[in-house]
Amino acid sequence: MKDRYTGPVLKRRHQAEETETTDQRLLDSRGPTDWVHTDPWRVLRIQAEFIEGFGALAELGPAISVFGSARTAADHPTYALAEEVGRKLAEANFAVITGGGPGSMEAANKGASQAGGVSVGLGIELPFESGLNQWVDKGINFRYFFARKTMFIKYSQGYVVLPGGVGTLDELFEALTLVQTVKVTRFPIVLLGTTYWQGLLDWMRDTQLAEGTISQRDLDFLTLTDDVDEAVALMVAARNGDLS
Ligand SMILES: C/C(=C\CNc1ncnc2c1ncn2[C@@H]1O[C@H](COP(=O)(O)O)[C@@H](O)[C@H]1O)CO
Repeated sequence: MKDRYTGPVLKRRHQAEETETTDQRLLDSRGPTDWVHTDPWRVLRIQAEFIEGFGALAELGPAISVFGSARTAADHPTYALAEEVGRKLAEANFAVITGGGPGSMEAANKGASQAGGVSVGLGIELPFESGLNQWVDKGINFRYFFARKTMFIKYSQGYVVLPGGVGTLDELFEALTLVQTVKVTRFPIVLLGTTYWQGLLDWMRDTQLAEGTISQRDLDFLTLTDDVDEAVALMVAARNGDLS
């Protein structure tokens, strides 16, 4: 049997038994359609997601990502705190990036948008879809978490992390890992809400640090405060190149 090429891929012997060509599949609308669900096709969709994200955010300017619970109710004090963060970051001329969802994300977008700032939402397609919140002025909906997470890191100069659940912890620890491994530099991470976060930091110090699985330097990358002005000042200092 003759060599068969599908683009750069060579197939011989029993690997080459398939006779249908890619252009036949493209042009023959009556052919099977399950090939569009294969991994090579998925890679193109992933690639497209990166291209869309890079294209939409390239001109964003200095930005801070704000994370926090999707479940924060509008009458909860944390909602007001998130709104204040969004507003004060916008007043300091930062674009505000959130996950585009409800709760604390919505509040931060609201604060930024109402202050006349750039309010960005990087949404994620979920089975229990809630869509981009109404205060997102520039939004992208992602299918893949990892593509979306790249956008948060690439287009932010720092993270403000409000009380949150598993999703928030994922975002926090991804950033901490990237800072710890020097994949990103001059990247402040602020935990806002001392009562909520103190227990986590105590565990990291008393268990992780004590067992030697982290170093004091790793803990020092995190700033814990209740003061929104302090959080914003840290972001401004980093933008000015003064992060100690
Ligand atoms: C739970 C509900 C809706 C979820 N919708 C979300 N939309 C966008 N981003 C989300 C959503 N849920 C989680 N995220 C991401 O994780 C973080 C919050 O997760 P947590 O587990 O609530 O801490 C957040 O920063 C997002 O990036 C219906 O209420």
